Amino acid sequence: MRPTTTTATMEASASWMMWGGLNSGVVLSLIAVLWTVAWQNLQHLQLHHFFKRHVGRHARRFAALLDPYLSVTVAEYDGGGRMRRAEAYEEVKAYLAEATTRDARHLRAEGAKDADRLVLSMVDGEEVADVLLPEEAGDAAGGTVFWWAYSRPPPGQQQDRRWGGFGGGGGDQENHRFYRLFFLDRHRDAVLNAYLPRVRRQGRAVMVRNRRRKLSTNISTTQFTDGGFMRSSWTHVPFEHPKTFATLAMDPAKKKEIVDDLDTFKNGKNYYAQIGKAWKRGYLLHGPPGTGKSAMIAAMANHLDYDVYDIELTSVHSNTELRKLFIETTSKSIIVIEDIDCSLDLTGARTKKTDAVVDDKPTKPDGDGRKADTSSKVTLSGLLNFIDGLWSACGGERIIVFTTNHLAKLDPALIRRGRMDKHIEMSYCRAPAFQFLARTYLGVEKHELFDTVGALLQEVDMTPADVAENLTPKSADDDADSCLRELVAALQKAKEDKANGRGNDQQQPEEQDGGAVVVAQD
Ligand SMILES: Nc1ncnc2c1ncn2[C@@H]1O[C@H](COP(=O)(O)OP(=O)(O)OP(=O)(O)O)[C@@H](O)[C@H]1O
Ligand SMILES: [Mg+2]
Repeated sequence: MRPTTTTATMEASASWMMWGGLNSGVVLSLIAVLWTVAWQNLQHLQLHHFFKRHVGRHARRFAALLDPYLSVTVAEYDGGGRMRRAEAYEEVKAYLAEATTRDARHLRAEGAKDADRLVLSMVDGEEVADVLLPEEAGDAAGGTVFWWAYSRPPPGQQQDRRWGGFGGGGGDQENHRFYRLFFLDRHRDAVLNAYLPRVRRQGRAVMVRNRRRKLSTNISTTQFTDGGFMRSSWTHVPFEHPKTFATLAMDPAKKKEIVDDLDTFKNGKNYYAQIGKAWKRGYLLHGPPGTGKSAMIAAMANHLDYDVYDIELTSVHSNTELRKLFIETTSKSIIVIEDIDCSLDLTGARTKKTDAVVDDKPTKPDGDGRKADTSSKVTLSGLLNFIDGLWSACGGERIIVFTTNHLAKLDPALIRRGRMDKHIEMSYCRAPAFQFLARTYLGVEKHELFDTVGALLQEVDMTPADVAENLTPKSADDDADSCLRELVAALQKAKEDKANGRGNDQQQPEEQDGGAVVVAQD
């Protein structure tokens, strides 16, 4: 076993390995303990500055004799920010979970992507060994054993750099953990150039494999993680929506265009870096209710294998809170704001007013003392900053999707290209989309009623949601024939209602080419 994390025992064990004799081991253990005590007292008396200057070199040599191990600490939160776990920490955790849990004696378990599996990780105080093979190191350091320890700083020393602290303030610091790698000085290069990069690389691969996709919404919670209790702005559940592009009714050419656009984005890391643009893309889905906007978002998330963050804007109280929410999102995610026109006072008619309000002040009560605006204090400028300000560059690989039933009501500043790069109109069901739904819902490619339905759908605006509902069998006796007849009856009724002036009052779609979706080019 590698020496334990307490200095004295570690030094004693190291000496044992070096001199190999029981007596010398005991003597050196004693020296180590005395040295530690003396050093701590010197520190207390502030005399260590004197020692550092005058005998520091000799002291370091002596210490190296007693403790030949160097260490690298991977802290849960790095100096870059306290709001998000350090990536390196997550990667080391994932790597160790897979590479070394065979050796660990005490483990903790979390649910994995596959419902029957568990992802294991080390518990506090546990240590494991790992090996760098000769071919990986490319030199004599190969085959070397390294030691990993998982722990947390002793109480009161969370800010100490020895424990991976960064000296600043921070409320939740008590619970921050760290992984620490121990190795010998002669393996320094192998550790830094071969071993640690390999750990991070493999850790990332394990994270992708074990990743359970999440659907998060902005309800703040206190969660228990292996780092203790954490306050998060998001609450999440596993994302298990079955909608895919294969079951989304739309014109095949348009579908391909959207899928290609998503693929290009996903593989575009280098391209975005090359053109100096944050790696993000905005989609605006607009169209009447029931035309598949939410279904499209689920299909996008499933296609890209991304998490979904669904922001309920009316619960966001300020621009600052919106920014915080954004910072706490992870990469490979779709950030969704549904019904943007209903969530905020951002509509075209009030552009001037909203644009002028750029601070986070709460809305003043009106004459009766009631609040004039009880929704959100997020302003247009706050939202624009959220989409394309400096903050949007943090992390990368994010898609932002807005949906609306009323495109005309939106402020042009919000939906201009560059912010909302792709505008996709979702519209009423026409013949091609109907045939797709018939195939998906009833398994029929052809039917004598197809022409009748197709003709009626030219005259009547029916959403894919309504067509799909009519095509869904309601009892064991229902078959393709009865479902199609039911659809024809529903369409004929809608046609009569329209003729009698009782048509639906939904937004009329722009004339389009027979599919449920029209895509606007960049
Ligand atoms: N083009 C489509 N292809 C397949 N199913 C669809 C399509 N459009 C709608 N649906 C189905 O209809 C139902 C409602 O669709 P969805 O919730 O996506 O509509 P929406 O446009 O988001 O409506 P709203 O504006 O009210 O939010 C879903 O069950 C969805 O699967
Ligand atoms: Mg919807």
